[in-house]
Amino acid sequence: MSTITESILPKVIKKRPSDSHKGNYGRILLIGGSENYGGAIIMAAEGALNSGVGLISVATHAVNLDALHARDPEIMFVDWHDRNLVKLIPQMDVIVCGPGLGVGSVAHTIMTILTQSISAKQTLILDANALTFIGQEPELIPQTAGLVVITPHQMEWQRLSQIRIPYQTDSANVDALKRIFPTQNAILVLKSNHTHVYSKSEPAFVNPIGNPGMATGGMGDTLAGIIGGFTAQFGGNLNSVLAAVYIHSLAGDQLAKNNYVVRPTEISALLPKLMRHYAN
Ligand SMILES: NC(=O)C1=CN([C@@H]2O[C@H](COP(=O)(O)OP(=O)(O)OC[C@H]3O[C@@H](n4cnc5c(N)ncnc54)[C@H](OP(=O)(O)O)[C@@H]3O)[C@@H](O)[C@H]2O)[C@@H](O)CC1
Ligand SMILES: Nc1ncnc2c1ncn2[C@@H]1O[C@H](COP(=O)(O)OP(=O)(O)O)[C@@H](O)[C@H]1O
Ligand SMILES: [Mg+2]
Repeated sequence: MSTITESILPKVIKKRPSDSHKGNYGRILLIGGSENYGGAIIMAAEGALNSGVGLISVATHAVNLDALHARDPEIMFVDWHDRNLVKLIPQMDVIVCGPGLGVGSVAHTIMTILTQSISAKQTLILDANALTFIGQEPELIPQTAGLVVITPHQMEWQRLSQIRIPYQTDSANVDALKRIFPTQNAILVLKSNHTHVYSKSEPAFVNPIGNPGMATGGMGDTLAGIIGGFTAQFGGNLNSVLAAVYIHSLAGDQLAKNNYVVRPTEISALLPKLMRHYAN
């Protein structure tokens, strides 16, 4: 077991060259936000936006449009019923699917489209209800992504892996990751008060920081967006994921110094400052 340290941040976060434009910092699509869970996809999108992705689109239920644009006019909106979603997916570097997705029929259709259209050049991050779908229907497990990152909390991992929470040991977790994704490049971010990160070839990593002030709905949605932001800009690889996990908790710890509770949106708001500090 290795511990993620602060040194991962300057290793991953790069100073921006003057001669660059938004097209150099990645294109990301976030999919989720049913009628009742619009906040989840907005929080995920803010995690991506504030970690610096060049171009961000959100595919969600139309009821979420005003709230999304009132908070974040930088983000493009796509109605998740729109057939053009099929054409949009191949244009992306990274796709985050799941926050507030729900388990309705549109969500199911979207999962099917995604599984069929994802390519080896892309990173796919699956969170929340997207994990429910792949647990119930193995045909929805993406086969062709360049990298798949799954971000369950312990109960979501129990549902997907069939490993009950007390039995979620490192070796059982890696075995399950290999069983679920036998041929894919896959990373498991198993969230808890000390999140563990597993890949199929490296030793497990533990995140030593974070605090219980972060136990607020939307905290994981925000992390999924930050992982999307880091992989879109800094590459679809383990180090980008480790840096995203670490900076999410680092922001949480800085906020908890003077606050009893940490709001997920405040974590996102702190990212540009932290990234400026650690950029190398
Ligand atoms: N503002 C919004 O729009 C928000 C929308 N959201 C959306 O809601 C949807 C449902 O997601 P979900 O995570 O709330 O529900 P679910 O998957 O049933 O898990 C909860 C169950 O797991 C258990 N549990 C055990 N260990 C655990 C652990 N370490 N961490 C967490 N839970 C743990 C836990 O145990 P208990 O609390 O009973 O002790 C409970 O029985 C999803 O689409 C999501 O995106 C949220 O993101 C919030 C903000
Ligand atoms: N006690 C805690 N200490 C540190 N981090 C925590 C604690 N409780 C929750 N978190 C973090 O908050 C996030 C919760 O994720 P999740 O349950 O998916 O939230 P949501 O679905 O509400 O967005 C994870 O990143 C987890 O590590
Ligand atoms: Mg969650």
